[in-house]
Amino acid sequence: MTIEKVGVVGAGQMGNGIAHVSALAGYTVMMTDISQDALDSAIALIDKNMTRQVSKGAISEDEKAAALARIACTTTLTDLGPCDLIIEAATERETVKQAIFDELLPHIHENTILASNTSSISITRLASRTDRPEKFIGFHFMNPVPIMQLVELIRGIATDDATFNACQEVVDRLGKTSATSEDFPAFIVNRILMPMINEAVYALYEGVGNVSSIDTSMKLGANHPMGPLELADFIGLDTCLAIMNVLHDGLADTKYRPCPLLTKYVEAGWLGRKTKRGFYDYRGETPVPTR
Ligand SMILES: CC(=O)CC(=O)SCCNC(=O)CCNC(=O)[C@H](O)C(C)(C)COP(=O)(O)OP(=O)(O)OC[C@H]1O[C@@H](n2cnc3c(N)ncnc32)[C@H](O)[C@@H]1OP(=O)(O)O
Ligand SMILES: NC(=O)C1=CN([C@@H]2O[C@H](COP(=O)(O)OP(=O)(O)OC[C@H]3O[C@@H](n4cnc5c(N)ncnc54)[C@H](OP(=O)(O)O)[C@@H]3O)[C@@H](O)[C@H]2O)C=CC1
Repeated sequence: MTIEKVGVVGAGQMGNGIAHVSALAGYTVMMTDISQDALDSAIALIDKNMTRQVSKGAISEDEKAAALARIACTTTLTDLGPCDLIIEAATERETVKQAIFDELLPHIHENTILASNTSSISITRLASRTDRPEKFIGFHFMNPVPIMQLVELIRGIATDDATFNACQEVVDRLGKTSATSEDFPAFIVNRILMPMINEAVYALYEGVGNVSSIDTSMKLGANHPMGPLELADFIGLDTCLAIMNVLHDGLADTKYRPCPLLTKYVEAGWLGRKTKRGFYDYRGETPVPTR
């Protein structure tokens, strides 16, 4: 099937990036969120990120203008009805995602492919609640979407070849590279990355190091572009905790126990960059460690 219209559900940090790269690749994009403010902020951020690409010569002014013109926004989920591929990128909570697919189903055409950008939740389980498990897939972008090369493609138990191949073509057209993961908790990237981040929080919790020493150690000692606590703030501590809970529940192994300090930050509403406070405080000119 040919994909021309892409729907994006959720206009947070991932949704805006998915809309950005899809529009630049020539797709018509309809982005939805429950919040008009989130949609307005997403469009402003896409504009800013594309302007940066223009200033670096990566795209032209005309390409930017054409891409922005291809993105429409709506707070009415069912406006995504005519889309060929719908990528859900809402909050990492299974009930939220299920409710979105439940509401969408009566309004989409029979060939529409449903995809979730979930970081960890079972694709097979999300798919099983829909009328089209064979046309359901995990389409997992990395953050920041315009920069990161990888998309993980996750087949649920019923995902058919036509769906997988159509999504592989989308990945190619976006100029990205796919890696295929089997459908097990948190797939490949987060199965490996998130326990490392959780361990960094344990190192902080147990006083092995403070925020600066832990991040400096991993940046300069392991050549990571960001320290694990800086990266956790960048991803969102709510998302990190949600992924650890999926690993812990799904694999029933205490090695995935979320660090109580991570839980405490989330309970405080200190979710990282998006709330301006996490392991660093972002309210001033430069980030200041909170421990
Ligand atoms: C949780 C999940 O489910 C899965 C995940 O996504 S896990 C997270 C995966 N992501 C990572 O691990 C990111 C690790 N960090 C990095 O790679 C780098 O720190 C970074 C690319 C984010 C920033 O790199 P940097 O060298 O520190 O900064 P900077 O030089 O300003 O930026 C590098 C490029 O990224 C762009 N960039 C930075 N932040 C950006 C953002 N939020 N959105 C879009 N573009 C961004 C910059 O414009 C710049 O572009 P060019 O290469 O075209 O010049
Ligand atoms: N952050 C990351 O690094 C990565 C995240 N992901 C995954 O992408 C998804 C989104 O994450 P991210 O962008 O970081 O999260 P954000 O919190 O930045 O954005 C989520 C957005 O979804 C909105 N939303 C919540 N419920 C609904 C709904 N019913 N309908 C439409 N929109 C809704 C939220 O609105 P409101 O704020 O009003 O609740 C918010 O604007 C998650 O599944 C996450 O696991 C995947 C790769 C990397």
